[in-house]
Amino acid sequence: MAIDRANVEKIIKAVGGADNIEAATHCVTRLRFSLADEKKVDHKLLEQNDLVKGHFSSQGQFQVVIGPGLVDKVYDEMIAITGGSRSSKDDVKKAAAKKQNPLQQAIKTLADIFIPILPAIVTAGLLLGINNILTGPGIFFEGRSLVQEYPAWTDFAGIINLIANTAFTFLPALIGWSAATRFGGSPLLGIVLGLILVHPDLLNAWAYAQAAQEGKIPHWNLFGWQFEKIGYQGQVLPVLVSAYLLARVERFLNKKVHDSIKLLVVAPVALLVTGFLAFTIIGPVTFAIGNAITNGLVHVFNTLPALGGILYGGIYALLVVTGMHHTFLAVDVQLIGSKGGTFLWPMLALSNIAQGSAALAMLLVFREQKSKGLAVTSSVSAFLGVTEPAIFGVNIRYKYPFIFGMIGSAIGGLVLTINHVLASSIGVGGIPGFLSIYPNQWGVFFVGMAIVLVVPFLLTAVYGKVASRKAGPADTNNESAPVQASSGTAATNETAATAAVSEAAPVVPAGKAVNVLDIQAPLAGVVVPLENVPDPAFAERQMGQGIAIEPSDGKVVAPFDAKVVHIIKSKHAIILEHATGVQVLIHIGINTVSLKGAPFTLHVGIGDEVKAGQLLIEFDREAILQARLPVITPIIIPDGQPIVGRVTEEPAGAKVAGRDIVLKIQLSPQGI
Ligand SMILES: OC[C@H]1O[C@H](O[C@H]2O[C@H](CO)[C@@H](O)[C@H](O)[C@H]2O)[C@H](O)[C@@H](O)[C@@H]1O
Repeated sequence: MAIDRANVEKIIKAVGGADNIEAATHCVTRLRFSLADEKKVDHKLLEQNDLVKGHFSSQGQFQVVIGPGLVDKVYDEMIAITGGSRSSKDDVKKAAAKKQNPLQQAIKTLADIFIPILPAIVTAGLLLGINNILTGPGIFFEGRSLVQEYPAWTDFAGIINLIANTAFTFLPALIGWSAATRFGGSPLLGIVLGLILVHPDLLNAWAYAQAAQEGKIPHWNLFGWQFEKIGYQGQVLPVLVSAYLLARVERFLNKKVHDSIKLLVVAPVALLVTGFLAFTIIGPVTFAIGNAITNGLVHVFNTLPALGGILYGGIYALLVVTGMHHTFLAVDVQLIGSKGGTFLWPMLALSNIAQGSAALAMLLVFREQKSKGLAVTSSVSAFLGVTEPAIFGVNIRYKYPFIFGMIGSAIGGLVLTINHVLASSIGVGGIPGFLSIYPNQWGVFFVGMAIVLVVPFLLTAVYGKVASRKAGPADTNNESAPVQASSGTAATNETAATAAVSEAAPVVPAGKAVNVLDIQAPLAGVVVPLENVPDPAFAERQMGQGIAIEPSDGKVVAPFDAKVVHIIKSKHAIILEHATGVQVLIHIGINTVSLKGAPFTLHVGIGDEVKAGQLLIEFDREAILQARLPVITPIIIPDGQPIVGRVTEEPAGAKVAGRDIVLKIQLSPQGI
């Protein structure tokens, strides 16, 4: 397809002109810019541009979604017009990172460190919730717990408790692993460092206050220099700072020490230097700073609980939008470790529900079945603690559900903070969140839950109904949502009477033959809706319809007989073309472009004719995960293909492999 030069010129104008472009590159689907000033972007001009499927800013990069097959042409044209030089993805990344101020960089670093350990602490939280149910007095019996009533269950609860609190007890080891990796050091040394800080020979940090009261704090004596011999259980800062130092020392030594003696020198010296500094200076100083910060926060929330609740409860969803929310994990963890509970996390759980309930209310506002489906699926996800599908898929697009979600959550937050509700751990957000709340506070928490279920729902439904009535029946609110449907057989003709289709599908007279292209599973794994892909270009369907697969192994095979029309240089994405002309993009993982092809092995080349089931690409799943990138693989039918009609998707959660059909494309009669 030829590119309209005028449209490319408009893109350049819309991003603030050639002078505003510091560096530009492209991946398989989008132009990635580092712009001198993002405020100069003319969003309207971009939205009016036929070439542009979407645009957003992420981590200092401004991304314009064009779509596979076109983006390279648009990029070439852009370079020709601006006379600019071609940049690599790394150039753009570096330029973008430089634009983040130190606070943004610190926030991003904290999130990068805490996100990988989230599954372990959420699991711990869930198990602690079960323990709470077994041991909390007054849940099933007046003033007594289940294990008190049935003592035979005591050790059962005890074992669950032990399994559950391991992640918290050895938290510095988890943080050490993640932080050392993030700072470019060895993950293994990071773990060892974390374990050193919670060694059983040290006074447990949880016993510190009492030991201090009794004057029984043990001390190290280093040639007359005395310092406290304490562990850092539940503390975040000591291990974070120490891991930073460890990584710096290790990297320095790796550069300076000869290969032949590296094994003998690097790790021992790095650990010794860091260990000594951790016990003598870093630990005591950061322990004091951490405690001062948490005491300050606790003081603010004790003095002005209502304000704290309204603010944190209200803005939490905004934090999720900016991605800053994970930073607060560090605060939660510190509060749990040093105060025995966090007052922030309960508000997170309510904020999740509030956004879910606002999205659910859109079910009553939407007229299209597809959008209704999105309202339901995204709200279920939010009720279970993951809000991005609801926030980005529904609420922010219509703004008012998002705002009503925030209002409901602010009220819920207020109710929690004035009643000093605490979570004993970080658990599964949303409705299961109650499990992590101290059972004696469940009553208030349930009141908060009722508020965040009812208030955003009612406000959104009423406002939405009134607004859409005013807008008249023609207004569809620009709804667009996925089609959920079922699977079928191989790529051939099929009658609409036998095809299982979604309610949203256009009605085709029974018995009339229609052409359908069946797309088999190119990977073995579990089907995930695009909305759950952690990349707005896919999640918001800016590039096209499709599904994603969470792969269970590392093989990509042809989903139909096809010609390979494009393979991205870094080998993580491939475009196949069916004889009918339908093109399908398979994009292995998210942001895997940054791996520069390392974990991918190509078995085909551009121009090859391949048979359904033929191996196309192998990838090292572990290597991608270790690089902290998602392996979830979107299978996209890029927009702008006139031949593509209705697309039906295999429902989320289905396990697929081999000949299982994951997508069905109704071919439009004009295109055949
Ligand atoms: O911070 C602990 C919580 O982390 C997850 O939820 C948060 O991150 C999600 C992904 O970005 C986001 O969708 C959600 O709104 C946030 O609260 C996790 O899903 C929770 O279970 C966990 O408590």
